[in-house]
Amino acid sequence: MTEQWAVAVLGAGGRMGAEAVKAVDAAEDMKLVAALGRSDSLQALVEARADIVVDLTTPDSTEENVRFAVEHGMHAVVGTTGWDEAKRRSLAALLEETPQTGVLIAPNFALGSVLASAFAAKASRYFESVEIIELHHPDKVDAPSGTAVRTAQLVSAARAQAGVPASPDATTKSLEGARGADVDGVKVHSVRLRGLVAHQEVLLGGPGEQLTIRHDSFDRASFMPGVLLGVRQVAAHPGLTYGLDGYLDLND
Ligand SMILES: NC(=O)C1=CN([C@@H]2O[C@H](COP(=O)(O)OP(=O)(O)OC[C@H]3O[C@@H](n4cnc5c(N)ncnc54)[C@H](OP(=O)(O)O)[C@@H]3O)[C@@H](O)[C@H]2O)C=CC1
Ligand SMILES: O=C(O)C1=N[C@H](C(=O)O)C[C@H](O)C1
Repeated sequence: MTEQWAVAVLGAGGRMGAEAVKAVDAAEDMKLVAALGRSDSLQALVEARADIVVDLTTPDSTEENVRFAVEHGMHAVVGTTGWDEAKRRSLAALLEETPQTGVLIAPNFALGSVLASAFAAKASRYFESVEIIELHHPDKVDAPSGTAVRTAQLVSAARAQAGVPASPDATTKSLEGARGADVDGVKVHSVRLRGLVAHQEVLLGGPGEQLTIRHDSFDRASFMPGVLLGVRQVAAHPGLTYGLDGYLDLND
């Protein structure tokens, strides 16, 4: 028999957590040892002897969950949003105390989305203007999406490195919110609409032309190959990895 990772899912009753429970359960190299919700004690992770904790909870609870896992020698694969720079820095510092432990924070587990963000960053060096529209189901609690924030960060870094100036914008009068949120100098617009799952467009504009890089998750099944990849790889990547692209070779 192949070696099996002992995996616990936090947020197991949620939209993503329920899907992850099924995916882990079906994976031959994984054993689902705990499926926990809000009312369960984190101590159950220790009792279940989890090697890896998959966190798919809420922006309010994810930091405490992940820190508990790390403090108890468990690796963590995190899909939950809300990991701003200060929280990531503090977690990285904690991980320095347990150098064997790995944490993956993946703003998006869908491989197509990770590729779309990487393509957008690359393309954004060649266009005068760039803006992001993210579109999600209306039950989502945070805006802009973690994916849009990550994409804006990648785009902003790529443009800064290439010496591309800020996107032109003559707006001097506007209703608050009309021009979206500013993430590292990139405008991000959030749509919430019944029927949607998770979608994003990066609009790139130059004189007389537009390139649109769009990704659609029509079903949460789209995230599961990335979750399983994260579980299989996290122990081999000690420290903090931000973005599933950290486990992929996207440089060619
Ligand atoms: N990285 C990626 O690819 C993806 C990331 N996400 C992100 O994942 C997160 C979850 O999304 P989604 O599944 O749609 O949200 P849901 O609201 O459907 O699920 C969240 C679940 O977490 C539970 N929960 C809340 N607090 C705790 C806690 N302290 N311990 C254990 N469980 C807890 C909730 O329980 P209760 O209902 O009792 O409050 C709920 O069942 C969001 O941040 C979302 O943005 C979503 C899709 C893809
Ligand atoms: O809440 C969601 O649904 C999603 N959350 C993540 C995000 O905020 O980017 C990933 C995906 O977009 C779905």
